[in-house]
Amino acid sequence: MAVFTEVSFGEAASLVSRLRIGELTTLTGITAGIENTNYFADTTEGRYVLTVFERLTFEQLPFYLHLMKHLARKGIAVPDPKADETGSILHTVQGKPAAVVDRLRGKHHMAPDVAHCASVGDMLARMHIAGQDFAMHQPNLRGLPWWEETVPVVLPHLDAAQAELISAELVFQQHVAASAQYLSLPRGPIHADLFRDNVMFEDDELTGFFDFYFAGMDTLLFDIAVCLNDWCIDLESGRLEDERAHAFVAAYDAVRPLGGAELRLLPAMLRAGALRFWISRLWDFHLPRDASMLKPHDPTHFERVLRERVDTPWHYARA
Ligand SMILES: Nc1ncnc2c1ncn2[C@@H]1O[C@H](COP(=O)(O)OP(=O)(O)O)[C@@H](O)[C@H]1O
Ligand SMILES: N[C@@H](CCOP(=O)(O)O)C(=O)O
Repeated sequence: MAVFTEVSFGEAASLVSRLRIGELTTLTGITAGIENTNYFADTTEGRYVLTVFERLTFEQLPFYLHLMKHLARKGIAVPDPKADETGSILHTVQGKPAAVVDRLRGKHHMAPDVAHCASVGDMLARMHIAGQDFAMHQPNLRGLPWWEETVPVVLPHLDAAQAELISAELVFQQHVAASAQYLSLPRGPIHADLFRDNVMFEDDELTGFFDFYFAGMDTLLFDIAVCLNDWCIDLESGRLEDERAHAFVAAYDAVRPLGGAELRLLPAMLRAGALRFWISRLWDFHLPRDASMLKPHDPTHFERVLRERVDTPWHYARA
């Protein structure tokens, strides 16, 4: 678990009372997640999640919280941030930024089948469309400039073959990012971290996407690639499983048809998605922060995924 900031019952109760969402009945630290401090907060009126942000700043957070509000208002199933008496959805706990959002029903599907992948593909496309008129702008803070900054920091921790792979991939992605085809890709606010553990299902019904705190303006295709790399793979080998991957993209494509440049650049974005999470996992693993309970994710998983995507490019073919 990642509880970086210990929040007392009294502190949480006083925040909850300012939000007029009932009285706090229980407060439980959440045993998952690696970025922020999260607590389940049950009140006499409902079930919520209290998040204390450990890396994100008061300046960066309005983008994520207002994006969630915007999407919720448009009928996309995402947690709606709760406002205080002044209308503010960004709060302060122990001097750090904090938010209280709806707790989604259900649990994660960590072994998704074709139908789960199709549900996520469908909702991702609807979310991308709903995001098109979101007025705020913030780049994906884990995009190319961050990779360029962070690869030199993690390089000393890698063996020769890993160093060669990560450096070569960074150069490849710099070329892709400079290409006319890449610059023509549709963009908008993307989730950018829509892994299986950031989606809830109740039985087989998708109840929502959450954890928007890596969201940013980027290519919509990058979001698709991040999902495919987590939802539609054989976890041992990192190989994309054609049936699930096809179901995911077909469901997405049925709602927001992919353009020619998107179809052509999908293999490159699958590599970009693998690189992005290999870098962040290496960074978390080799340069950890203090946490009262922290379980870093395994970086070698995304090294394997990246090697797979380089060796076996995957293309979507419409039926
Ligand atoms: N809005 C929510 N609804 C239901 N569960 C949530 C919600 N937000 C967080 N959780 C639970 O908390 C866990 C950790 O949250 P997450 O956002 O992944 O943490 P972190 O921000 O540290 O990565 C999730 O796996 C989920 O079980
Ligand atoms: N999904 C990322 C880690 C980001 O943490 P999350 O708990 O916010 O999803 C990964 O798997 O590396």
